[in-house]
Amino acid sequence: MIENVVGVLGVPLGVATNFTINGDDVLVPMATEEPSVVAAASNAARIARAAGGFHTSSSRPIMQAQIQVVDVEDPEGARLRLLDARAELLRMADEQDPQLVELGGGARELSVRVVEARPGRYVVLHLMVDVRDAMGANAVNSMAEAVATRVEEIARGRALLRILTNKADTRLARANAVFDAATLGGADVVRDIVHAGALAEADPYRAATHNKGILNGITAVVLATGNDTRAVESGAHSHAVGSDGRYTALSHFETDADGNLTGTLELPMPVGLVGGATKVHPAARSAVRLLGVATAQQLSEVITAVGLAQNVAALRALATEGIQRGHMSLHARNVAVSAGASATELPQVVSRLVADRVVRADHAERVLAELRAGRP
Ligand SMILES: CC(C)(COP(=O)([O-])OP(=O)([O-])OC[C@H]1O[C@@H](n2cnc3c(N)ncnc32)[C@H](O)[C@@H]1OP(=O)([O-])[O-])[C@@H](O)C(=O)NCCC(=O)NCCSC(=O)C[C@@](C)(O)CC(=O)[O-]
Ligand SMILES: NC(=O)C1=CN([C@@H]2O[C@H](COP(=O)(O)OP(=O)(O)OC[C@H]3O[C@@H](n4cnc5c(N)ncnc54)[C@H](OP(=O)(O)O)[C@@H]3O)[C@@H](O)[C@H]2O)C=CC1
Repeated sequence: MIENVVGVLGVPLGVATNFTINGDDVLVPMATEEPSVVAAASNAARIARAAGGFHTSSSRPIMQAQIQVVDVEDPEGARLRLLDARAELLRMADEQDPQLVELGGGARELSVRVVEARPGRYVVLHLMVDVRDAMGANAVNSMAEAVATRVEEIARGRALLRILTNKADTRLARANAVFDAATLGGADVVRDIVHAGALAEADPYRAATHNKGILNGITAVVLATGNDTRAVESGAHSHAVGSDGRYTALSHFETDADGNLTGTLELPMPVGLVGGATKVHPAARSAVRLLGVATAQQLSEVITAVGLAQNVAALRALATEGIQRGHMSLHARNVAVSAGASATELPQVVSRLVADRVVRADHAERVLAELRAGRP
């Protein structure tokens, strides 16, 4: 799959439980090195399940490529000339990928922007392509390269970059769910989760951590299914910048008429079932089989539901007992192994760390020494 290979780095693959999505029960494969992520997703999915689970939707799988044109004398004039050539340019793009057109995809639309930059004004053409069940980077990049010469003729400039944008804001997935107030811990917990979400909306320092919590779930499913984690993460972070230029929360929390918590999440989700590593990696193929999804859109929606669940589990912990008890008790295994515990010593050392509520390397070493000295 890559170059100069010397080995394979194994990442644990877990299965999150309790997910009901659009009325169907789903087992979710998650690949991550971080303890408590799978448990947390399963935990919030359990709470959502009581009120019907997650509801999801998504836009069509439209990816965009950008063609940058430099040295244009009249950028505004070039913009209109390119828009006039819409039909010709879309036809040329489709001729590049007849198989995709046969599958029901292909070039759908174009837009042209004039971007003010330090050296001057660039004409930037966006080519929008329905990529069906692919992530679509290669498909749109090939189309962008195929039409670039004609674009520079029309714009009367020089085509430079011809590449997709990872700000995939024409390919959005959405999830929402109701979380029962009593199961969450009561009205105070709902109120405080809403406060937690509001701080993330208002403060970029908190938003970064809040969104990292969402991506704990999202990246794990993206990786498990052989998709491009960097593409999804850059899409998420670029989407988190509002029209005012401020970085904010990707999810939103409110209280419904019955006092329950409602959560919503919407973000770009450029994932595929074909292409990239998805069909090449045997574990990724098994992960997709386990999910039982038939289209890239369905996959994008499941991933978004997991992101919302992950977010709610973390906020609930933060708004109540704090993150450390649940997270550190599951992290205790790593601490015990780092301190040198063998497979047979591990269960006893972990139990002591959790019981003592001190999940630290020095304490693990002390517990291990006591165990080896025959002291309980
Ligand atoms: C850790 C829990 C789930 C414990 O939760 P708990 O309430 O102590 O455990 P429980 O035994 O009552 O279990 C509740 C459910 O959790 C699941 N569960 C519970 N334990 C396991 C396990 N061992 N293996 C598999 N699943 C487990 C399981 O689904 C179980 O229900 P069941 O299905 O059994 O009826 C809870 O404390 C929690 O959700 N904590 C949040 C942890 C978290 O968010 N971790 C992510 C890492 S921290 C981070 O990077 C993000 C952050 C926090 O910075 C983001 C932010 O700031 O917003
Ligand atoms: N900035 C970024 O994010 C970039 C990412 N990448 C990488 O690109 C890869 C993803 O590109 P992608 O274009 O998805 O992958 P591929 O080009 O590997 O696969 C997509 C191809 O699969 C074929 N195909 C078969 N069945 C279908 C179907 N049902 N729907 C759609 N296509 C189908 C089509 O080829 P055909 O028409 O020939 O049949 C399509 O072009 C990832 O590895 C990613 O890491 C690459 C460059 C930049």
